[in-house]
Amino acid sequence: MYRIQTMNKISPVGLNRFPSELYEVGDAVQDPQGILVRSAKLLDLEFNPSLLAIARAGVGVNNIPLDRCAAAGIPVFSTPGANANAVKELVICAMLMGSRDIPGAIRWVREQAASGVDVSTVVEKGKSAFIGPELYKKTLGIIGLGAIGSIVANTAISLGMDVYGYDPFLSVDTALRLDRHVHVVKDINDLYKRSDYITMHIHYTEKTAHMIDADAIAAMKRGVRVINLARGEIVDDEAMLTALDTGMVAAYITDFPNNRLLTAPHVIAMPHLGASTPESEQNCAAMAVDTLRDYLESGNIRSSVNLPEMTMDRSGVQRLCVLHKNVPGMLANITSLFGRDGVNVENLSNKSRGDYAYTMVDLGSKVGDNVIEDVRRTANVIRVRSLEW
Ligand SMILES: NC(=O)C1=CN([C@@H]2O[C@H](COP(=O)(O)OP(=O)(O)OC[C@H]3O[C@@H](n4cnc5c(N)ncnc54)[C@H](O)[C@@H]3O)[C@@H](O)[C@H]2O)C=CC1
Ligand SMILES: O=C(O)C(=O)COP(=O)(O)O
Repeated sequence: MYRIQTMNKISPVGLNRFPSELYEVGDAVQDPQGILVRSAKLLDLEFNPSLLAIARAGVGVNNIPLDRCAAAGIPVFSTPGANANAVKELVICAMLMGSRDIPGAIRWVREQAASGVDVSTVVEKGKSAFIGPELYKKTLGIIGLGAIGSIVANTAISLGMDVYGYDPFLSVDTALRLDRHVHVVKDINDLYKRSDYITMHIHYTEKTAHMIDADAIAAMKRGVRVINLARGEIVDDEAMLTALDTGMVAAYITDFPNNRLLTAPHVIAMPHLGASTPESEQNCAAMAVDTLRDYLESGNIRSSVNLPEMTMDRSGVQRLCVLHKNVPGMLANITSLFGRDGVNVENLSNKSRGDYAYTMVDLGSKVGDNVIEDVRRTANVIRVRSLEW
């Protein structure tokens, strides 16, 4: 039985993909081999020795200690693209809310009724306070043209917006998916100076922390509306509050509220709702469970954010999965141990990613436990698993 601990509420559409005869799943599971998580913070998590993998049902992995996991031989999986449509739809909503102060307008209507006024008699006079621009023919700047940014770009084009995108690491796949009318710029200032709306769709890392700071805002068009459904830490809150105060930024629409931000009137804050649709929760959960199972049952590493990707069809009778440091000679050191036991290698794959590498070896006959122990004791080997079929 594999033990899987859920650290957040995970859609049953995903959880039902664990065969009950093979998996024990739940939030109270002890000493798990697999963890399923959404946004719960695991940065200080102490790994129990049996922990083999962590699957994030979602894409932002700033809540998981990726380097520490890699060093301990724990792959971290994410679910690329699985919640992109949900976020895209909320970005369009955010632009509309920020343009016409829809939350303020709704609040005002309710306040009228609550104060005893007949609402129907005041709407025509009161509505002028909520006039705001249309999206049509306005310019949208998108920072990060990955799974979310690229579909936000295409949808904005279909709404009649002029779209500028900035992504220094744009993948060929994404570039091919982009509407040909999207202007991809090499200098982010080209985007800042033109955009009426700016939305960011990048991961939060040390490099993107406070990317939207006072200098970035100073390069923007006065009255810009900024949308942040990526991560709060990407924006310097103090710089944003100053810019809201001076009118440099007309509205800041964020999925990452804090009490300080909520002191400003032109902040529209949501409780991290970007991926909260049944469709997205189901997609993410299904993908996370599938990748976790594939690793636990077959050793395949797919959609990993910290260790090399590797899949191999099953062959032979036994598979050894060896996570090790990316240093010369490892493959020879490992395979020589099988030769010594007269065991034939049916298939083998080896890939590296940064400081770490992964070797999977399918063997024609079963090796003795002493051989597995020798592999485990080989210098620079981090973790060895043996799977049999
Ligand atoms: N509010 C919510 O509920 C959700 C928020 N997110 C956030 O959105 C982020 C992006 O998600 P995806 O689009 O799925 O990821 P992705 O990996 O498909 O796209 C990220 C893109 O950012 C680009 N990039 C990296 N550094 C950059 C930089 N300095 N400037 C411009 N572009 C840069 C990459 O090349 C890549 O194309 C996630 O990391 C997460 O923080 C994602 C899903 C839901
Ligand atoms: O996938 C992401 O990065 C998200 O921000 C979604 O987070 P959630 O799964 O809704 O806690």
